[in-house]
Amino acid sequence: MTSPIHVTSEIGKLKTVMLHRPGREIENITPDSMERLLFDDIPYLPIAQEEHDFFAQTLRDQGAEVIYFEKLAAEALADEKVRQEFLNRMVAESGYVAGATHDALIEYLSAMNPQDMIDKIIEGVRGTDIDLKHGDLQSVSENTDWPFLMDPMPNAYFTRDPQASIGDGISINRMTFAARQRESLITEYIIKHNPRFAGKVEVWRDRNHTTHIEGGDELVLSNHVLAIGISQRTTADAIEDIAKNLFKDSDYDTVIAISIPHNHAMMHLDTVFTMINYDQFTVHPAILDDNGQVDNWVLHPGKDGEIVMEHHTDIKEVLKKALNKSEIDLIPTGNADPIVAPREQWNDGSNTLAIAPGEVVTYNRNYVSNDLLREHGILVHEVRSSELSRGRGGPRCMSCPIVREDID
Ligand SMILES: NC(=O)NCCC[C@H](N)C(=O)O
Repeated sequence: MTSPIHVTSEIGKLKTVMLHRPGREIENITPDSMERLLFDDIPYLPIAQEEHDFFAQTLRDQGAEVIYFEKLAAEALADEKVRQEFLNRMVAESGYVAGATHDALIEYLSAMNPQDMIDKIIEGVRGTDIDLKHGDLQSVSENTDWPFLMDPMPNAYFTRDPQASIGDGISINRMTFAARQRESLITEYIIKHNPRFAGKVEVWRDRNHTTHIEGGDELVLSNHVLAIGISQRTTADAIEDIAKNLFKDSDYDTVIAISIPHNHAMMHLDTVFTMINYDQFTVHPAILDDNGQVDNWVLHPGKDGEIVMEHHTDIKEVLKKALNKSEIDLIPTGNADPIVAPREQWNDGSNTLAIAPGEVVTYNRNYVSNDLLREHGILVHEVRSSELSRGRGGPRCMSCPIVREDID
C-alpha cells in the first residue's frame, strides 16, 4: 500500500505540507507565562495570521498542497468513541485524571463539535470558561491564581517539531518541555484515525518514551541518510533508539548526529543548519570552531541490531562521504559577520525551508543571509515576519513536509 507520507530528502519539490494557522492560543500568552511557553514576546495575532496566510499562499503558488493540523485533527476525531478516548487522554496529560475539574472539563469539551473542541484545546481553557460549582477538595486546592485549567498551545504553528516525516513513515515525538508535549498526542490521533493516514503509515518511534526528540532536529538528507541534532531538545539515547528502529525496518543506514549548543536561541539543529540544495547548506558560524569543525558521530547498523559509531569533526568531509558529493558549500548565516550572524540567526535566518533543489522560503527580515544565498545561486522566496518570529521559529519550523518528489 502506498504511504500518504513520502519524504526522502530536505530539498525534493514540496508537494504536500502540514501547517497550523496561529489562533487565539497566541493571545493566551502572558508576560508571566512567556518563558514557560517558550516565547520571547507576545505576537500581535491579526498580523501573525496575515503573515502565516502569506506563507501558506507562497507555498501554494509553488505547487504545494497545504493541509492544516487542526483540520486533520478534527477529521480524525469524527468518531464519538475515538473523540472520548482522545479527550480523556488530553485532559489527563493536562493534569486532571479524576475529580470535579476533570469531569467538568470533559463535560465542557464533549459538548463541542470536533473542530471547536480541538480549536479550544489548542487555544487553552480558562477557569472562567467552565462553572466549577461542584468543587471538591482537589479542585479547591488547584492552582487558582493561574487563569488556565488547560494551558494554551501557542507553539502549535511550529508543525515541524511534534513529528517528522522520514521516508514513508513518521516519528511521533516525545517532546522536551511540558508546554509542547501535548501537541504530539494530537499527531498520534491524526496518524491513527485520520482517513488520509489511518493504517498506512509506519511509526519509526512513538511518543511513549521518557527520552525526547523533536522534528527540528531531524533532517532527511537523502533516501538513506539522516542528520539529527544533539540539542536542548533531543537526547543521544533517543537518537540511538530511532536509529536502531530505522536501521532495522527502513532503507536508512546512516545517521549523522551533530552536537550543537544547548540553548533557547539554537534549540534545534534546523535553527543553525539546513539543507537547501544537492550540495549546499546554511550554517550558523557559531556552531563551528575556528577550523570549521563540529563534533559529530556517524551511526551505522552493526551486528545483531547493534549500532556502530564513529566520531568526526570535519562535517564537510562527513557530508561529502555520506551524500557522495565532491564538494559541499556551507553558506554562513549573516555572511559570518559577528554582529549580523547572531542577529539573523535569532530571527531564524538559518531556518530556511527548501521547496525544491536550490529554491527556498526565508523570512524577509534576514536580508544579509538572503542576499548571500542569492550570490550562491539559490532562488529565495521571502515571506514577511514581524510577528511570527517572536515565537523563535522560521519557515522550516512552521512546516511539516508530508510529500516531496524524489531527487535523482
Ligand atoms: N524547528 C524549530 O526550530 N522550531 C521552533 C520552535 C520554537 C518554539 N517556541 C520552541 O521553543 O519549541
